[in-house]
Amino acid sequence: MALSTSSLELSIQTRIFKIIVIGDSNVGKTCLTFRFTGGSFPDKTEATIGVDFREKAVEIEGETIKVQVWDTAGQERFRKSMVEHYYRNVHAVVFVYDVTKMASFRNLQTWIEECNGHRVSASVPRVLVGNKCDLVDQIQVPSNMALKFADSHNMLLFETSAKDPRESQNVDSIFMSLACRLKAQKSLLYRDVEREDGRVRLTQETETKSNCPC
Ligand SMILES: Nc1nc2c(ncn2[C@@H]2O[C@H](COP(=O)(O)OP(=O)(O)OP(=O)(O)O)[C@@H](O)[C@H]2O)c(=O)[nH]1
Ligand SMILES: [Mg+2]
Repeated sequence: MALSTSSLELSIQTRIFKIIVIGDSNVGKTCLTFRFTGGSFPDKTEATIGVDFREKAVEIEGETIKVQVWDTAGQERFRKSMVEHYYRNVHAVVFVYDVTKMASFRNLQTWIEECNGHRVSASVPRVLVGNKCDLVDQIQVPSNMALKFADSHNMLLFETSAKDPRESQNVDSIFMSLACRLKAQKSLLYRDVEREDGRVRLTQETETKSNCPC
């Protein structure tokens, strides 16, 4: 199929940010990604097998960026064949725990070790999300404990609920803050498309400044 130069340039210039969502089974990874990409809370979910991809186009400072969310499986048997794929060329990582389940918070250390074990660079932004805050009378993980943990791992903490519609902006801001940081980072910007011997050559550029509102 013949592509015109302009449509080719357009597709090359749309950047895709791969963001993976990691954490214990049942913490709400699928519901959080669904809330961000689909704007609602799913009536029913089943344990994720392998990975589910969800995409959302967002506009940041006039640039349209595709946020590609990898909703990973928390259960070992459903993820073990996929783990390498999760971490390959990842741009950002969202670690999720359930505020009503202390074990899911304690297990974060293991998830972080798995991530580090896959040579994810320290420059890849990571955030921590405590989900199910709507279950106010069941909270087991105090905010100050989570904040301390997040600080010690150089992560921002979001406490939120995929279920509560009043929290939907907060859920969006998890992914938007990462997209803004990624946009501001160097090296992901392919600006110049040059033709050489009929082939397209991409020139990787470095951008250091951003006026991102996030
Ligand atoms: N009350 C409440 N329940 C939630 C929330 N988010 C998810 N749940 C419920 O928690 C259960 C698990 O949600 P999922 O999103 O499927 O969990 P998961 O982390 O994707 O699980 P795996 O795919 O097995 O790794 C479901 O019954 C959801 O309805 C929330 O913010 N509040
Ligand atoms: Mg899931």
